[in-house]
Amino acid sequence: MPRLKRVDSDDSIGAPWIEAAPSSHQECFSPGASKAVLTRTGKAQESRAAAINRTESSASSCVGVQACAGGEEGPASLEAVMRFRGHRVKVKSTATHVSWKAVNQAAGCCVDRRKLARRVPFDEVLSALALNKQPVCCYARDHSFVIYTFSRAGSADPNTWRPEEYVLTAASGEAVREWVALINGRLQALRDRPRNLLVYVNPFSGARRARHIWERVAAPVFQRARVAVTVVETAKMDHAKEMVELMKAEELAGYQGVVAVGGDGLFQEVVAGLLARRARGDVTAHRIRVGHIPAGSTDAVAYTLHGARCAATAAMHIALGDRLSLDAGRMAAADGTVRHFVCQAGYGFMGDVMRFSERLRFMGPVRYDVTGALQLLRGASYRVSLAYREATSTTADVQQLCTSQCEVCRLAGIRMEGPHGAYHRSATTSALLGGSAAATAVVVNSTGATHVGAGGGLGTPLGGSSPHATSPPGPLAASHGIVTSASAGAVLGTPLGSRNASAPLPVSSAGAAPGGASGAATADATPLQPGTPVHGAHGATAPAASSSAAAAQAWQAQALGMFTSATAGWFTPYPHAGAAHGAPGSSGAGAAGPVAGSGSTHSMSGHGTGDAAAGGQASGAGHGAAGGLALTAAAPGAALSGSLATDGSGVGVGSSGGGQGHALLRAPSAPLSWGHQHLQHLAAGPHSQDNSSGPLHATAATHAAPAPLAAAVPGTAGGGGAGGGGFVRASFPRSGGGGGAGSACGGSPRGPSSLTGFAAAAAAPEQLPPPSLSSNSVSVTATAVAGGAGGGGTAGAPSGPAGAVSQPLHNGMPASSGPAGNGDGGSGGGDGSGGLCTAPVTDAEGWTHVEGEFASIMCVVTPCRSDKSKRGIIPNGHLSDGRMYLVLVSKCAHPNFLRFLIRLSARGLVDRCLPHVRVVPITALRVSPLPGGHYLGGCLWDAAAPESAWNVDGELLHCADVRVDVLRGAVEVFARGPETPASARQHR
Ligand SMILES: Nc1ncnc2c1ncn2[C@@H]1O[C@H](COP(=O)(O)OP(=O)(O)OP(=O)(O)O)[C@@H](O)[C@H]1O
Repeated sequence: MPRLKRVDSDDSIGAPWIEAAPSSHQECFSPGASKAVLTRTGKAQESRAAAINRTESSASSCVGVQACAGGEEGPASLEAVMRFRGHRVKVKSTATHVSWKAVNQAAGCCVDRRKLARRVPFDEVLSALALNKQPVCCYARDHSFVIYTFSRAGSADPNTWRPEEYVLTAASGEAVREWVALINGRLQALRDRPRNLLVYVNPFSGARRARHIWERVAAPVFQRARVAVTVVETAKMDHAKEMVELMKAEELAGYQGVVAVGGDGLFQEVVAGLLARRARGDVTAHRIRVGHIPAGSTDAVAYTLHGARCAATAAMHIALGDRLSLDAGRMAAADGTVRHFVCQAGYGFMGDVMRFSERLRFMGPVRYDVTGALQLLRGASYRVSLAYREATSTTADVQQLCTSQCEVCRLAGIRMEGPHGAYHRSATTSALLGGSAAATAVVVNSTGATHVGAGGGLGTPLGGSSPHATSPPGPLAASHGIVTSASAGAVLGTPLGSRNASAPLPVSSAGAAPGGASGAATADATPLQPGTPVHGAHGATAPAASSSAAAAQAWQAQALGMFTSATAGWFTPYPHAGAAHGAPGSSGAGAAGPVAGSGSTHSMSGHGTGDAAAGGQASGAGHGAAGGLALTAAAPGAALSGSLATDGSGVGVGSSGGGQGHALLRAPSAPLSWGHQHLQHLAAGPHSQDNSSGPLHATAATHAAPAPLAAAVPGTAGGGGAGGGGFVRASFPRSGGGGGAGSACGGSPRGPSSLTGFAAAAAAPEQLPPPSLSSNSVSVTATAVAGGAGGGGTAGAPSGPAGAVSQPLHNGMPASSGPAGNGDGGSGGGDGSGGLCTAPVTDAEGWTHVEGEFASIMCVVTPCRSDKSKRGIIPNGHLSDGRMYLVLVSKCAHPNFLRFLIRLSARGLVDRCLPHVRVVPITALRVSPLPGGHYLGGCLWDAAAPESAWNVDGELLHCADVRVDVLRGAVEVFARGPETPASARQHR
């Protein structure tokens, strides 16, 4: 049976040392909570007071109290001289805060006056209380009162709050009463403060310390804030949900909020109960806020909401009445089960971890680590059919700031004009001032930067023109030559830009044939020098084939060291998709490679994506695909150049010998359906020749001697087999790409970064605009993917005559064309894992359909922070923007899945942060399991379950066939969002 304990506001604990202030607020604020805790505190304080008594003899000496005109709640401002920690301080109260600092003569030379100064906003005060004549703490004397508030742990961790008690000693009992009445009167005006809460405690959460945490940590906070609580211990699974759902409306209306003391599962139960009420039209449920006091195993909800996994902090957020809207995901399974989540739902790895860890509950929270390691070894992947609706690119909804001090919002130029300056505080502040609950939101960035969460859209804040945009060659003009490889899978690249003329040309090889075979080059080791005329070869027939192959191999060996194209084997291709890649545009294995030396360019495509984590870490990846590029016999000394315009278009210009070529990467003005495209990249073969116009094009025009994308040199004809192409990566500076930069780098995911030859202009840091906020915003690095020779016609069936070729972005880019550099060194070039899913198809209703084999599928509706991912799975995810993020991790080898986990844990995910990871903003998702899948050791933990299960915010859902929708602003929570050190400083 549940234990239900009602603690009403008149249930005074009668602590002997506390004398309730004889003010008009006495009854309303009479304390009611854990007597044991207070008693212990009192004893400690008494002993400390006794110690101080020995050293301090003088009592307070107060001078006059000055009051300014005020209304019913007492004077608007008060001033008085009191004693604080034994020193005389001047105390002032204004409409928004109370503050004090040492009076001049009070502090001696050895006293740090700064330590005596405090400024406490009323919306951070729990309460004020007159103290008994008997001192209860070291500084208490006659006529003392205490202000209960908190302090931040420090600028390094502003989100962890410590309870604070400031004891001030006034001149008289009258002055104490006046001050206590004034402070408590101000607090009463805060409309968002809860007065009555329903609390659920799950005694089985985490390490079974929920009851202890409630009694020792949380309850005292509510007692100090004078919040009445009704406590219920849950007795079974879904107990809290049922109670919330079935409670009488009048009873529920008596509460301002429901608090879950436990893990994410308990919080989710409360949310589910409220949403169930709302679904049947109960309006009471709309105004009930939900709080989470972390006492579970993961506590991602509390971590996400407050930026700290700290019960005292969470309790104070609740007691202070913080308010925030939160999106929720709704997962409806085919078997009729419905679950809600506010962090993430995961299938595959996450589901397997949860499924098995449930059997290890006795281990406590460490069970997740153990199970995670086992599942990593198991390396399972599952075949599924996916359909999702991409989130449209919307502009920021400034009414929907996701958090109070969201760094992303701040960078996007969205801020709140509040009484404490131009930043958003909790709604309580404005309520305090008598205004509406929401402060005024303003967009201060005239560049039109969008709110990240709502923005989406490729190329979001492209910003203004870069100096490089219109300076075509500039420092990039001198580029060098090109090369080719005749070996299957080998691709050569020439860096654009400022590479040293004698620098070796990096070569990459990432060709991977279906089934995992890589088109590895096998040549000798003579580095190819810039300008060396090399002909693209076509199978083994081209005259230059062998030499170019040798050269290619040499470069490959040099550039990639041990990571030959076999590295691509890390990324196990998925056969059925691999086949799909090679097909379009291929003209038969080995038969239709680009005509060696003909200079024809078959296709090029590219697009830019970029990402930057909040906080200014810019990263991004741009991609250009050159499918089946013809290799040109670049004349010695051929010059190539490239640039990428900042208006969203990029232009690569190359010239070689007497001819010239250029490639245009053009970003659309309209928002891109980028997630779709990414999947198309994932799926499309490197040489698919679908020339349908897409939102993003790359055009390559060549004359005489083409130099597509200024540096891209394709692989050439190879033997049979489709699959990954090689990669030539051209790097562009972000910001919509100032000067084009050229680089050619290895396709190995672990290709040394030094292989990337950035143009000097591209690297100029001062040219970089503010960091992008979106995970899909701006080009940072462009990758030219040469449709590799890797066989299977990928060597580029000539798709047209030499000359201009226009092709949608997604074509010609192998699925494996991986995210080249992402600005943070996140990944290398292609991974050869192409073909892990089918080509996405979008139906008339806007659903995009994909089939594939994935190691992990996640739906992340908020950033989802936790101990395991402190920045959040999706650091830029917002709390209430009506979208969630679909994270797809393709089937991959163990080391690459480990890389994914490390990335997730260390920095969070952005699209293409790793070659096998896609992040797509969506609003709805359907997942159906398909037969197939791979894992070691059979289905290790549940032989009867060939499919994975869903881990829905820490709760298992065994039916894999689900539909997920986002419920925008589904719940109101007691939170203000994590603070940044900067915003925390503004509080002080
Ligand atoms: N008295 C109870 N006995 C057994 N199970 C309970 C009881 N009360 C709640 N539960 C269930 O326990 C499950 C786990 O609870 P909770 O989420 O609070 O802890 P956790 O799983 O350890 O933490 P986390 O979800 O953060 O990993 C929930 O599904 C909840 O419904």
